[in-house]
Amino acid sequence: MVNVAILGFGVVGSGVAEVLATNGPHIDSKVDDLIRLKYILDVRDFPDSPFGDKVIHDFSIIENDPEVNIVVETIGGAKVALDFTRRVLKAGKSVVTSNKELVAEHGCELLQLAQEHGVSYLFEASVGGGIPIIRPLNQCLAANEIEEISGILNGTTNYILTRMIRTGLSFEAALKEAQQNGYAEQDPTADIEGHDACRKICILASLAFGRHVYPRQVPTEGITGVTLADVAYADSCGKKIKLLGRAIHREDGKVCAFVAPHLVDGEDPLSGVEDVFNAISVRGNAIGDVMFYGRGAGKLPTASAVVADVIDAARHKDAKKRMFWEDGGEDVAVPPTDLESAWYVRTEGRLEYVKAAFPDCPLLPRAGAPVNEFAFLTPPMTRAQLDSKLTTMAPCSVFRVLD
Ligand SMILES: NC(=O)C1=CN([C@@H]2O[C@H](COP(=O)(O)OP(=O)(O)OC[C@H]3O[C@@H](n4cnc5c(N)ncnc54)[C@H](OP(=O)(O)O)[C@@H]3O)[C@@H](O)[C@H]2O)C=CC1
Ligand SMILES: N[C@@H](CC=O)C(=O)O
Repeated sequence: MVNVAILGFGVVGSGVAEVLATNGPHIDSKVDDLIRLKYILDVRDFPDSPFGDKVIHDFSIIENDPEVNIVVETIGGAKVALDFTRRVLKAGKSVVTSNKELVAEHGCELLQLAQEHGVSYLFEASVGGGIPIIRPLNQCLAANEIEEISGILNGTTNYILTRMIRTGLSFEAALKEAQQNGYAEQDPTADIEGHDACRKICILASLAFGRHVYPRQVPTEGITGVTLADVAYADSCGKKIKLLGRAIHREDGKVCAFVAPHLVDGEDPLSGVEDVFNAISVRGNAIGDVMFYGRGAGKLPTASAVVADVIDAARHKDAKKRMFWEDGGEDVAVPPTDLESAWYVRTEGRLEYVKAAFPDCPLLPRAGAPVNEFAFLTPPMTRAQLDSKLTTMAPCSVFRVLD
């Protein structure tokens, strides 16, 4: 018998209980053992839930119960979840989590702690919701030197952008829908300001390049600056606006990582990734490009990835799963200062200044645009080179164009 406890009975935690119950016999057959949910820890009671009788409020019951083998942490954040995770690992129990903030901030320490105590720390659901990406990166692509990872890593913002583009819905209304669907973080600022995507690219970069990349080292811009005008200009040149997390392994060994809105060409598979779906593209030196696609948030898709880790931890009860990266240090990550790209610029000002600075850039059309508003795409250049040409203008939006 494998006994499981869930910490945090919210969107994901309740999904985990549901999947364990609904697919119980199938899951047991995968492990060749019985997986049973023994406890659910939450601050509230859930009298109307079919799992209500499993709810407890004292963490030490789980910590001290020798029958509990696997603990699912779905509380979120890096405070109480960090304390509980450390204590569970020290008690010799494996931990499975969807908590990207915790992995991105403390993954190196927690993986080491798991190793010291002979247990597993698994976090497939921390990136891309239900999409398998952590295990493929750690196992299936292990033969490759990874050169670049880039992708749509946040379901909430992709949902908002899709709703704005497809139906002209306002940013606020689209965010409200995402919250009602259970996609958004408790504080949705983390989604719309790009912090959630930042945490995810940090996890992927740490795993792919072997050294911990911390969120504070990664320049991050969210989607609050994206307007319906930008959406219309992008559409006029056959592109879509997508929030991308990118991590590029440089020849000097450093990782150029950043999160920012990009214009993506209509021919690029990323442009067709809509609603809550995420897509992550990985370039390896043997495999070339490979892409992972699926639902990036939501109760059951995320629970699917969590329960897969529970199965994996149960299968490896006596031969622990190993995932590992070293501490990164302060110089592991660099900003995209040297990274050349074409740029989308929307600016207010005088036409002659635009023409003087960007003589070869045709203006993009938009119905109803103010007479002093101009938008265009530049040739490839660095951000510093672009800024030196924008000094006579008042740019409203500046986004990279994905090559
Ligand atoms: N929602 C999603 O689609 C996805 C979420 N994630 C991640 O999974 C984690 C959980 O997310 P989600 O389920 O959406 O969050 P929720 O806020 O829905 O769930 C968290 C639960 O934990 C409870 N809780 C808070 N503090 C404690 C505590 N001290 N002890 C026990 N329980 C506590 C909360 O109670 P209360 O509500 O009363 O505060 C709530 O029931 C987060 O790290 C999130 O980033 C990852 C992938 C997808
Ligand atoms: N808030 C996150 C949830 C999944 O990680 C998102 O929208 O992607």
